[in-house]
Amino acid sequence: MQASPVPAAGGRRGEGAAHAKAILFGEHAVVYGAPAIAIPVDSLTAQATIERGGPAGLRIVSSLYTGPVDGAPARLTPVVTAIRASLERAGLGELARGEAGADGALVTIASSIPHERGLGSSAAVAAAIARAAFDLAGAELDGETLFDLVQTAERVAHGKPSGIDARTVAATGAIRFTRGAVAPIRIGAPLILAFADTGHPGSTAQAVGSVQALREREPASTDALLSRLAEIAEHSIEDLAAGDRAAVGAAMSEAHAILHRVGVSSDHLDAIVAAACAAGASGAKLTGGGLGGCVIAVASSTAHAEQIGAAMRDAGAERTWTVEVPAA
Ligand SMILES: C[C@@](O)(CCO)CC(=O)[O-]
Repeated sequence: MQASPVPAAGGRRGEGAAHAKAILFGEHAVVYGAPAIAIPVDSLTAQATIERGGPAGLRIVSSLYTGPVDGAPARLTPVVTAIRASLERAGLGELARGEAGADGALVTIASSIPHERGLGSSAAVAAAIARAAFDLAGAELDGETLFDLVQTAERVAHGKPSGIDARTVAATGAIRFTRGAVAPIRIGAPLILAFADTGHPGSTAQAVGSVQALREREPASTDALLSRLAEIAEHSIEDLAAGDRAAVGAAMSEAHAILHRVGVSSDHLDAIVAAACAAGASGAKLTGGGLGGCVIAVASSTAHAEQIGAAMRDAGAERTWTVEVPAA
């Protein structure tokens, strides 16, 4: 019989979970301090368990890699960072360091959030790990410590994260985010969104880097575009509070056109946005870093969102689904 690459731990366990996020307005501009509006997406979640026991050292079980932490591939570095930092902050540094004679730990990660699609997968996985570590330690995890831990992992994943993903994966409703601070915003009437996944990953680090390079080459025109994204985000707060679907949709389409101009859209994203609008969406845009990833479109009802979803699939989307942001 072959030995398992990850011996069972068999000790005390800690568990944690976090949901996905979607940015309605302000991605990329938010990196430069502009406000952005984001929502939790509860239907997609990341889960982590950390089980104490077994030989010293950390072992990981995930869809991307299973084995000792030291052999984890480079793309798991943000996850490994989240595990080590969270165990240290939870007072379980001896597990994180794998000291001789100390217990080991088995970290299991499962996520339904598609990776690199602008839905906050890396932040949600880091938040789930932080919650599991504190649960294992029997310690209280406050919101600022959670934010710091997720940002520590996000800096490894993206270089210069604004913090919007870290805040939104822990939020319970729609938020306005700027420079690390969050405030809840009012949703005057249920907002029904058709989501489409292009099926293509988009690297946030690459997208943020390309906007930065554009800003260095063409500072005045790029800053004007980023300022307009900021104005749209700020103004959308009134439209969302008023439940003005037409205005929210129009603002999304304008934001998408600007995101196209700053170079973070793609032919595929543009085709899916156009198909959603042709199917009667009030407006549509890419969400998150772009270059690949997802589109969101404003629908008038759940049935309408399904029709828009079908049109987006005809335009090449790999998968579509509907999210209702409740009035709050
Ligand atoms: C593209 C970006 O604005 C949103 C990524 O979800 C990057 C960031 O805010 O860190």
